[in-house]
Amino acid sequence: MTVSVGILGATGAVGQRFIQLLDGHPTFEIDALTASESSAGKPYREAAKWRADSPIPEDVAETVVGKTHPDDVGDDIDLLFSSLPSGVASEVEPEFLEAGYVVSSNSSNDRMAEDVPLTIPEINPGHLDLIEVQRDNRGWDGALIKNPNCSTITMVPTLAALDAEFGLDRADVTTLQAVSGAGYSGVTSMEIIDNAIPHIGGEENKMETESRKLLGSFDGAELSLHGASVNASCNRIPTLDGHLESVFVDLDDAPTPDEARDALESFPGVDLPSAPDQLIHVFGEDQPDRPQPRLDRNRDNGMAISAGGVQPTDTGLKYNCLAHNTLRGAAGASILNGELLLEEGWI
Ligand SMILES: NC(=O)C1=CN([C@@H]2O[C@H](COP(=O)(O)OP(=O)(O)OC[C@H]3O[C@@H](n4cnc5c(N)ncnc54)[C@H](OP(=O)(O)O)[C@@H]3O)[C@@H](O)[C@H]2O)C=CC1
Ligand SMILES: N[C@@H](CC(=O)OP(=O)(O)O)C(=O)O
Repeated sequence: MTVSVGILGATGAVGQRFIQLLDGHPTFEIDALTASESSAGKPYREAAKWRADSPIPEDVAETVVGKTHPDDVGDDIDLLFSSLPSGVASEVEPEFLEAGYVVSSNSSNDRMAEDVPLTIPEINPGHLDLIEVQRDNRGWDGALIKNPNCSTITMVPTLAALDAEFGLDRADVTTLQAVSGAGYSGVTSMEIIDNAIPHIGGEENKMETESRKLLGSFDGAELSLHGASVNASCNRIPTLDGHLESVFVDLDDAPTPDEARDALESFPGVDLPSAPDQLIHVFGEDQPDRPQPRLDRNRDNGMAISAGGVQPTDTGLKYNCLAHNTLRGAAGASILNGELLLEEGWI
């Protein structure tokens, strides 16, 4: 079986990750690429400043980039991945949804909308049924599904695993985020070398709200946010890829570090082509200096979460977690959601 897919914003940093990850995908075949007006009409190899660490797949290199408009994409596309700037996506995505396309989007607009599934397949696949509510509300033939922010997706699987076993009351997190999260031109070398920047616009609010939606419950009609309080402090550091986060959680039942490690490591994965066999890997007391971005971000094709430094506190636990921000945190997350849409019969 082949599913025909397109990428909106295909020339960008995340768009290039989509192309890398979809090369050789067992089901998804790239049949449309779009970008801004300045790229439209050019072969991809000319339109994109390719910066990924593998060559452009040959068939993609010669594909002509289209305008980001339904008329330029073609009716035979089954699924669109979107990696547009959020301001552009908020205007353009509805045009595709009205035209009947199913869009798995990485852009931050509409993530917190009440009728838009914000999904990590291992965590809240049932939220996909919000698509019915969305179609009733908006009259769209298509469907919009979002993946969360890259810092949020790094932490939430660990919170879900601990919540399931011990009950989560509160999470406080401090992030050390890689420069690729800001895009190629987002942070200049003069700003970030020999430095750390204790502010990433909008990021803390995204972590605090998206986490509660992902962990929330859906009763078939309405989604309720999880009751835990989540507080984030977000920082940019001079790593290239991989967000490292220090998390402090208050739990109803205080586990021992061994019990916590077991809960994290045994949290179930999903049987989808891009999913890791084991979602969360935990370093033990014998490796207290892991996870580290350079050493651990590529585990399981950049789709696994690593954790370590699990220790008890007065009210629960503290630990570190890490994920690859443009793989598990961006393009890989949207592709996994696309695989879930296929498995659940939405495409
Ligand atoms: N970088 C990261 O780690 C992460 C990024 N994201 C999100 O993913 C999205 C994309 O990020 P990133 O790839 O870094 O951004 P880039 O700036 O690298 O790429 C943006 C893409 O959108 C296209 N584009 C820009 N303006 C328009 C327009 N007016 N109409 C149509 N297409 C347009 C660009 O085309 P052209 O080349 O022609 O200009 C390009 O393909 C953003 O919403 C970002 O917040 C999410 C998680 C992580
Ligand atoms: N803000 C994130 C990356 C990003 O683009 O996030 P979002 O998908 O929420 O816009 C970072 O800088 O690391």
